[in-house]
Amino acid sequence: MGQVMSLPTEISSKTLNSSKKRSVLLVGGVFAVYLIKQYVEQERKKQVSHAANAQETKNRRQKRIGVDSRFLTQIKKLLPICIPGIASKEATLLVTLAMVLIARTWLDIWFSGFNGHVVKAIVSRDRKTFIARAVVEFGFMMWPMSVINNSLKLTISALALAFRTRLTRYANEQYLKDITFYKISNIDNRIQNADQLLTQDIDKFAENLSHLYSDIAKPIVDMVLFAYKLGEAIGREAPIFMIAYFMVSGALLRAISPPFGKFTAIEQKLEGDFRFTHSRIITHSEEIAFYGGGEREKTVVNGSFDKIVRHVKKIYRLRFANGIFDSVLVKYCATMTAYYLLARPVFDPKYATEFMGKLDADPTKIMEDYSRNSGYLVNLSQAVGRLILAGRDLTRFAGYTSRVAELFDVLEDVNKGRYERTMISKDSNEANISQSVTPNDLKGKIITEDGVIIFDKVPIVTPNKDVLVKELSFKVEKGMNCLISGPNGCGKSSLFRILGDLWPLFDGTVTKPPASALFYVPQKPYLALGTFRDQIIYPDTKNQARSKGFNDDKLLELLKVVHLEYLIVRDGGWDAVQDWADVLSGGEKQRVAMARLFYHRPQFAILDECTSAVSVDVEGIMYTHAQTLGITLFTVSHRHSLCKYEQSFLKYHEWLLRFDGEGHYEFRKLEEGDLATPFAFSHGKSSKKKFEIGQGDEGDDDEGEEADNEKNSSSSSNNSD
Ligand SMILES: Nc1ncnc2c1ncn2[C@@H]1O[C@H](COP(=O)(O)OP(=O)(O)OP(=O)(O)O)[C@@H](O)[C@H]1O
Repeated sequence: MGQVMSLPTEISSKTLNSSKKRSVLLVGGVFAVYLIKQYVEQERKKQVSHAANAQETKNRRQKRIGVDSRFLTQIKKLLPICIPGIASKEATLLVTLAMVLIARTWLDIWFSGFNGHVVKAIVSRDRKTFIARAVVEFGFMMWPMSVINNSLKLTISALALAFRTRLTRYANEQYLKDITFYKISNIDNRIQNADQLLTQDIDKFAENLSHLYSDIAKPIVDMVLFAYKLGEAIGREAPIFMIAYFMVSGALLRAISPPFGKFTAIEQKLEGDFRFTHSRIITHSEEIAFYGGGEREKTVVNGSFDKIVRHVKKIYRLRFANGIFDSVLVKYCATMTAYYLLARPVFDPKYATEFMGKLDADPTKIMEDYSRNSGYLVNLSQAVGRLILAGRDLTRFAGYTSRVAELFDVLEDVNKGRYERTMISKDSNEANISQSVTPNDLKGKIITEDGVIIFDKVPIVTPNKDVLVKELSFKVEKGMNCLISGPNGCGKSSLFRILGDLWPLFDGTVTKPPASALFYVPQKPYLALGTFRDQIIYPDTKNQARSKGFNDDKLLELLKVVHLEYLIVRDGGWDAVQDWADVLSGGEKQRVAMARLFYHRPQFAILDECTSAVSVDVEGIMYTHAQTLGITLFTVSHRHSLCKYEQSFLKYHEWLLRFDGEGHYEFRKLEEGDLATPFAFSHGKSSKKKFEIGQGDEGDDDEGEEADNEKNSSSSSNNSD
């Protein structure tokens, strides 16, 4: 087969009576030694690259990953996703792979015998037999060999791709269901790098799974068959001895080898850091250029690179020392053992068999037997080597399995409303507290009703369970444009995260229109991949826009309102595809977001500092147009000195919802001078305390009044201290 396998030939001169024969054998021997070295070297390289990959699987949460019952449970869960049924494409591919593997083993056996015949023909100068074997028979057999070898690669690759497709589709389905992608990175914090899990780790898992089948099944079949054939030829104990030698030397090497896997993990981390220093320069090139920070950045980049060089030099030194032991133990001692076992029946008639070392056998027969038997021995050694590697692969595979299974578990949990979060405790001395939220903990109620937003005793609680406001109550009807203000971190945006179902509702009742009637316009608008039209109608498609009556002319009217019609000419028209986040300026992005708001025309719009980069006149036009379209505004202001903007806010808002950052809030009509005056309630100590599940409705708010929605004016204090 692919490798011409023959062990080094160094047989006593008693058995060879011609110097030419000796030189033929010597060349063959040297060539064979070279091939064995190549093979062992290849395997070693594979081990190194396996170690490199293994670090990627390292679970950040320091869980011990191994082939244990947890691994079996996880694989039991993942396999039905990869192979959904016996009639599936994946099952057919597995059967095909099994057949190809059997054919490949049969060809290996055939080749060992064939090689013996060819060597015999050469040694006995039998030209006719040589041509019949080496030209005719080999010329015929090379086709099936070639087809089988490539079918093996094709089937394994096809299987890996099929597994990856199943897993990726499943994961994408779960991840992009509702707003799971938000919750998984903002509310639940079990998974740190969902992007890597969804792309790289699923791919690695699929690839490993497809290889594992062939990497375990084939060596086992090979070991049994070649050990049998070899036992027949050079004695039953010979293959057992050879297998035991590999096992013991492998274990010994493992015990004395430095932790190269760990070193590779560190190297990859250092490479990542180095790449990051460069990507930061690209991302912040403008700021760095303005500051003239080139020299400073050079120090950082060179410092990061020097760390890699120091680390890699250390690895090279250790690898050199380890390589010497490795070569002696695995290559050279194994070759000596093989010499001894193969030649023993020739030198010691006690061990002679029908297939090696018979006393009446002529040198050409001995040569043929030696060549065939060494073929068997090489195949056996390779099978053992592959099995040892497969054992190591299994640990690596357990790593990928754990990561993919954990991703799927968390996706499933989050989709069912179960969250887990490890966080730093502020109230106790414990460093990290792991808390989980189950659907039973979410006692809040959501009522869907058009034209109104009511918060009734709703606690504003962060995912870390810090209580920002203990019970928030207010009512905003259509047309009641409302300004939301308060210091940084008081919970202005959090209020809308609860309104938008991004954060869990622990208690109280929220009455609101359906999701499609609420629209959020952030300070830094999201610009999608796609055409310029896509930016205005996001997340609708062109066809959905058409069905809503928005052709390009109608969309142009929206652009005119926000003074952006020039972009159509400047940036290549509606169908131009560009990296819009780079092409548009900050103010243009905000105006695109406003055009998007006018396109969707919701009942309520949450404007989260979305006009900070827009000139005052255009800002005014945008507010007025929103009101003309009947959109009720919730404007969040993060600006520190609100009084500076009072006139502009007063013009477009009639109501004020103000937080003091200590757990108090007030909701009332906005009046002139309001924004310059301090908050209506005296500040107590911070009321930010941990929310304990089930305590949401235990009222201990003693200072303020309850929100009074009837009078459309309310204020409240929730100072629970
Ligand atoms: N995903 C999150 N997980 C945990 N805590 C969060 C999360 N997002 C926000 N917080 C915390 O919730 C608090 C309120 O945040 P929020 O974004 O509502 O503030 P804000 O009032 O909008 O402030 P600013 O004016 O600075 O934007 C902050 O202390 C913040 O650190």
